[in-house]
Amino acid sequence: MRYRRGWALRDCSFRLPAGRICGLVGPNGAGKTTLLGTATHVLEPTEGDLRVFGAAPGSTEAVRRTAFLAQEKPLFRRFTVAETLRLGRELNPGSWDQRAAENIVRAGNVPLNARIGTLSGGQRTRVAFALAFGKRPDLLLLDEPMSDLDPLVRHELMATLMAEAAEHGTTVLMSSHMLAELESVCDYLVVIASGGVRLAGGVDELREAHTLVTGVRDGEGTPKDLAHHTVVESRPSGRQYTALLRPDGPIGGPWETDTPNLEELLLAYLRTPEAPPLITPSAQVPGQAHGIRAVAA
Ligand SMILES: Nc1ncnc2c1ncn2[C@@H]1O[C@H](COP(=O)(O)OP(=O)(O)OP(=O)(O)O)[C@@H](O)[C@H]1O
Repeated sequence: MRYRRGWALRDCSFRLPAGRICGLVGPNGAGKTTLLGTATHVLEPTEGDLRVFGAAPGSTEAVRRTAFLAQEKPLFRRFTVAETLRLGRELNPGSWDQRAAENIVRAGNVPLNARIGTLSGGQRTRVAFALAFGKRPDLLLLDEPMSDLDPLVRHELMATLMAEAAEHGTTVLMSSHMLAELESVCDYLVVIASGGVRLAGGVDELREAHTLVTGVRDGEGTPKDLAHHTVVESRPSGRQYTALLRPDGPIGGPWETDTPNLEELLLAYLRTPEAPPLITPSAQVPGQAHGIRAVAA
């Protein structure tokens, strides 16, 4: 996707397997909103293409199966909450789940007769969630859904999200900067930085492909016994040496090793955009190693 100022997303090739809850992570300006925009047909990719369950994002099939909770949570300010849910019902005949939508609104004690314009930011987010869930989508796209929610509401809505996704097999792609929270919600991960994919795959497979190494080194630079592994990030502090590696075989030498948690993994890749990308087989687009392609299938 190229804007006037230049490329926002390029060489952004990955596949998101159906039924996964995927975190979309990247620094400010990395292209997360742009990616979600192309998946919902708000933006037309400059090159390459994207498929939602095999269909073009603007097709009736993809639109019917996708719900998008945009960052600015656009709702009609003069509608009441009840009218907003009615809009959802009328726009989604056949699939609308009024009970699920009302339950989400009621759990936050948001009055059904209140106008959207009079609600707090967090309450409006809750109504937007209700609208997205009420649609019963097969693909739910969320752009920083948690940013204006208090910690208890975040917890509650993420629990609802996981329960709904588990019950209905919903595929979720959720951009967020809240790394610790993503760890408790996501089983899949896509990291983009500088307009390209840096990491993509199942959370467990990505964690297990890396080792956190700590110990005392002699001299400067990468210690000899670690040199043949891929060093994603190293943080020397005097003789103390800490590094995140993608090991190529067993790690020898006097090193303490551990599997990184999701936050440690993400921070290392965010701090080191030049680290070689890792796209696990489940996240690769079949028959295509590189290119500008993203797929939810
Ligand atoms: N309409 C536009 N015109 C020109 N450039 C744009 C436009 N929208 C986005 N960009 C640029 O494209 C890049 C990606 O922006 P995008 O909003 O997708 O990032 P993001 O990862 O969602 O960021 P954030 O975490 O800050 O929300 C940025 O450099 C941004 O300035």
